[in-house]
Amino acid sequence: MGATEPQWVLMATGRSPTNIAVIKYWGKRDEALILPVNDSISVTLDPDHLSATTTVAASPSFPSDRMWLNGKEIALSGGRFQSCLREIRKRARDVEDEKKGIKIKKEDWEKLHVHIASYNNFPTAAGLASSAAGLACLVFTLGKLMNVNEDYGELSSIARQGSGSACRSIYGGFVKWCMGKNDDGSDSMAVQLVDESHWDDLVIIIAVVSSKQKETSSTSGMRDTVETSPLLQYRAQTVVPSRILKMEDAIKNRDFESFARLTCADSNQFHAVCLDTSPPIFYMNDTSHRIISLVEKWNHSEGTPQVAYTFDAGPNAVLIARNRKTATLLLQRLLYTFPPQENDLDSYMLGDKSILSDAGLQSIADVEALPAPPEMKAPNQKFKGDVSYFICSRPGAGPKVLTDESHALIDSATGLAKGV
Ligand SMILES: Nc1ncnc2c1ncn2[C@@H]1O[C@H](COP(=O)(O)OP(=O)(O)OP(=O)(O)O)[C@@H](O)[C@H]1O
Ligand SMILES: C[C@@](O)(CCOP(=O)(O)OP(=O)(O)O)CC(=O)O
Repeated sequence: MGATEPQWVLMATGRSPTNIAVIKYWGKRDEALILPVNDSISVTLDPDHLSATTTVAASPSFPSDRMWLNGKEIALSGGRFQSCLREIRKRARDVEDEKKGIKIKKEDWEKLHVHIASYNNFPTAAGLASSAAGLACLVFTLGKLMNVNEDYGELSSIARQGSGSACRSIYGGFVKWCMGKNDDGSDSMAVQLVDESHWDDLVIIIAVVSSKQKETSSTSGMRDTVETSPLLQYRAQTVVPSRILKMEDAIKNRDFESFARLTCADSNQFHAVCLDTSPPIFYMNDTSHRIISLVEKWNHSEGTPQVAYTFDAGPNAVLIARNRKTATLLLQRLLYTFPPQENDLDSYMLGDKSILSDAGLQSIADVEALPAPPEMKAPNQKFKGDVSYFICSRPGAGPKVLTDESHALIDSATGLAKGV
């Protein structure tokens, strides 16, 4: 690789899903390495609905590392991005592209700079775990470009250093992040429990709740909780270890009743440790509480859980229905209580829109004609505009390489992000 050789651009493009925890990660025992105080379990969401797509390019003509997110250049100087780049570069191997006449030796990767362009097919920094999809995608795609050994445990451990929850987005289906014991973090990585086909009846509906207030970031919120909440010790040492075992059993046996009870209890305990933090952290709002109450009343009236709810560091509700039929009944209840502000159903339901017709909801008139759910006590209040929109999804697959060049977000001729 000399200065006289023609300049080339070598690229790889990948797509990674986001994930939602059903047993939450909250609290670090090491801030720099991102080592958690307990194990956690998540379900990966279908990348067609929520995912990051990232193109990484290397060229001897790039004078520095650069990154564009959703078409805007962002700084790569942050410690987390730098940790991921460093750890992947360390593991880079020889790459040869005979067609393009490119030969990169293992040791050349230390000198080659990269350009990264990423795009999220859902809102960034809106409490929908864009950082999990984004950082997993960055690590996965850099690994492909640099021909890193396909050890998913190791990739997950590197993604963890970008954002803790990102380590779980390296796999599809249900995933467990094992907290590990080692001080250097070498055993803190995610493993796949079952793939996305194991429990494919599940339907996931996300209610994106309108929120004007600025939330406390997960990173600073969990730092404050570790420093001030006595309840967190009890949660991490006593409650979560036994819950993890029960959750693993529930997932393996597709035991929805147990799965739903554990998921709801863990979400509620996570928000309880937030409240136990000084000063207290409030992530849920009145709409979140109304959704919990709607689900609890319905589950109670049926005698057995139909739907599980879980909330991350924000007011959005993630609702997991046991099957499609249940999901349609859930949707009728949600749209009855939270009708759209605008007279447009199409933009009120994103992702798998076919759930609307399955629920018999083709138009606003159908929503207006919905009867009050029988378990609701009169007078039935409606809260138009309190939910911004819904996303209907399902358990999905892990990261993959996109080989079709049309998906690339970097122009191979200029080496810059397309459309900027
Ligand atoms: N596709 C991406 N590629 C690389 N980094 C990303 C990507 N998407 C998001 N990020 C990083 O994650 C940050 C947003 O993370 P933040 O935790 O604020 O929001 P979130 O992950 O969407 O929500 P939450 O963590 O509350 O669920 C961005 O500022 C950026 O640094
Ligand atoms: C509530 C959570 O979503 C917290 C996620 O925290 P992050 O992974 O965003 O935090 P950092 O490791 O500091 O980047 C629960 C979870 O995903 O398990």
